[in-house]
Amino acid sequence: MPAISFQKVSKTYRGGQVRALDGVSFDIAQGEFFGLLGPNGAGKTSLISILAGLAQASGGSVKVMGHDVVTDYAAARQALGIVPQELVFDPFFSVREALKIQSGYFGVRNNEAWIDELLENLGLADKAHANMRQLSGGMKRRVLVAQALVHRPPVIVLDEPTAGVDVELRQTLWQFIARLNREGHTVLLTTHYLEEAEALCGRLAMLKLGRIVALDRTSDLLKGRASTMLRFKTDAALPASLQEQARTTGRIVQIKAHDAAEVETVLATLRAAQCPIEDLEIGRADLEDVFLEIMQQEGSAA
Ligand SMILES: Nc1ncnc2c1ncn2[C@@H]1O[C@H](COP(=O)(O)OP(=O)(O)OP(=O)(O)O)[C@@H](O)[C@H]1O
Repeated sequence: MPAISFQKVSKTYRGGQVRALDGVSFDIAQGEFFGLLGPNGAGKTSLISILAGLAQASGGSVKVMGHDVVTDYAAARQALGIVPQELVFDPFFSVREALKIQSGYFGVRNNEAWIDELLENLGLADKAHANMRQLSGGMKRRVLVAQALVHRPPVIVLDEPTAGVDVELRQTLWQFIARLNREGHTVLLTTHYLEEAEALCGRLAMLKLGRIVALDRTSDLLKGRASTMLRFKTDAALPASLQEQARTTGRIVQIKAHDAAEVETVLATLRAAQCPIEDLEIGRADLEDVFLEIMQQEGSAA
């Protein structure tokens, strides 16, 4: 039985005018660390909302540990721990109280030992008695993670958990989530940080305009695409023939090359145009390169 199963899920808004999801089908196996990627508006939040039972699909079905999220909502919800994108919290309780209340909501009693472990592992131990409204944004986010995990759900869903989060919390969070994953919990992560996805996720799905445009093991996605990237800095304008294929961020230019001959061609073109370059590096394509390539291809195919 898969941990999560999406079957032909579709979602439209405004009476069918906006098609946010268009027949999305895939399974996530138990124990996977799975990443869901896509540009703004691809449909990630819609898919997670349907999974969480916060929105209804216009068609298709979703199961969590075999439980349909609509017809068997309570069991599906019990199997899920969802860390939401937005900071929603009750300002009247202390951190420990909030976690106890959440435990009660899931029918878990005598949960003190696990609550202590959550507080410890998320760097919240000294904030246990602080009132929620006194906490900084980063601390509130840690509490949201703890709340999502309070009933030890087999399936953990993290919806952009590191947006606007400092380096220390990211490391604390990923260490803890990676440990839970090693212990058998399934993790579904949506993120715009492709470095995190590359480092953490064993398998990835890429969504674009409500459709899955890539679904593979992370290592195979990286292997199967443009293998080499040329990176350098320049203050000059690039020759026209290179402009099309280059990705430019300020002075930094990245150009894809499939093999050594292509690397030579790019360098010869730069030399012929007398375009001065600095800090030349030749490296492997990373997930960001692969992501952009897939999104561009799918754009031109549509
Ligand atoms: N309540 C709504 N009413 C109308 N259109 C909506 C609504 N919610 C989402 N949409 C549209 O559905 C599409 C998918 O949106 P969704 O929020 O699921 O994408 P996303 O991948 O989560 O984007 P982001 O990365 O920006 O969070 C978009 O075109 C969006 O404008």
